Amino acid sequence: MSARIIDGKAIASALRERIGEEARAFAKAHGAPPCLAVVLVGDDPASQVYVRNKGRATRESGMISIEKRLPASASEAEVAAVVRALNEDPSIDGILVQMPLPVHIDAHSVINEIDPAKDVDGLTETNAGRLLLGVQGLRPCTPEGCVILAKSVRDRLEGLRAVVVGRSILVGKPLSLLLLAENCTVVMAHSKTRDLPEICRSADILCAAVGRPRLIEGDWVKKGAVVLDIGINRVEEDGAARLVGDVDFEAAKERAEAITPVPGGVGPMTIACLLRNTLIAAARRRGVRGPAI
Ligand SMILES: Nc1nc2c(c(=O)[nH]1)N[C@@H](CN(C=O)c1ccc(C(=O)N[C@@H](CCC(=O)O)C(=O)O)cc1)CN2
Repeated sequence: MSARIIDGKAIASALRERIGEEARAFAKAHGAPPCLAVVLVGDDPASQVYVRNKGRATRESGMISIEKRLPASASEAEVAAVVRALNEDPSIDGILVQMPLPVHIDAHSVINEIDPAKDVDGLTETNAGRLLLGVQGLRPCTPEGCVILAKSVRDRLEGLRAVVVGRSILVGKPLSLLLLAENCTVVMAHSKTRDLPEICRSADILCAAVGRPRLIEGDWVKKGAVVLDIGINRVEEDGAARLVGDVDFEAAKERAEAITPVPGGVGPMTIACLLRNTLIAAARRRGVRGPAI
């Protein structure tokens, strides 16, 4: 039987609806809505679209959106100075620096300039350390979205075997830790992993975040598995440009119990979780509990 398709767009939209209600209640209680600042360096076309979408989603949720744009020629010191100014601005609750940054800029250094209390991407050393330690912090958005989608299929993740293919700072590593926090048995696989097909076949939850179009073949998927495809690859096929994931969707859906499509699966959860983190950061900065969503 063909898999259930996990509708990330609908789940993200429902989450954003609830965040909007919480943001409006927050504005009433505190005199101003939460405010998110996004820093964009350079003119990468995909990044421009994502930043525009983040701004629109932020405003639609009743929050304030600020954009700081710098040219591709900006120096690391100039980007760091913008981040530090945002840290100092009390009206700003959340800051993110859109990735990727131009190659002459050390992304790690720039991210680490962000005040951890405003780090809504959850990528600073402080928030990464808090995730590792299992204490309160801001968690990376795409991995958070993946856990929400997995839970939309399986109420309890405890005891399930999760295989995460990919070890990026943005997705693979934090997703592995979040699944571990859900008491999954986690295998972290990557491009140098031996017997990758066999390891994938052992997964109850298979997460692919490697950025290689359709790397995961249909018969790498265990019957009844939940498949989360985090890859967004632009390919040219039959003379047309299209988006495909890291999983061979058509083949995998014949074996999985549930699977995310690309587009419309994990991607939309990233922005929904970003809005939720902005709300959480705004609440914590005022010493109140974050939203129960
Ligand atoms: N600072 C950050 N930079 C980047 C992140 C991030 O989380 N923080 N993630 C990605 C880009 N990204 C958000 O920034 C993002 C990517 C994809 C989507 C999304 O909704 N994708 C759609 C398809 C969109 C398309 O047509 O291109 C989908 O999958 O349905 C949202 C956000 C790298 N940089």
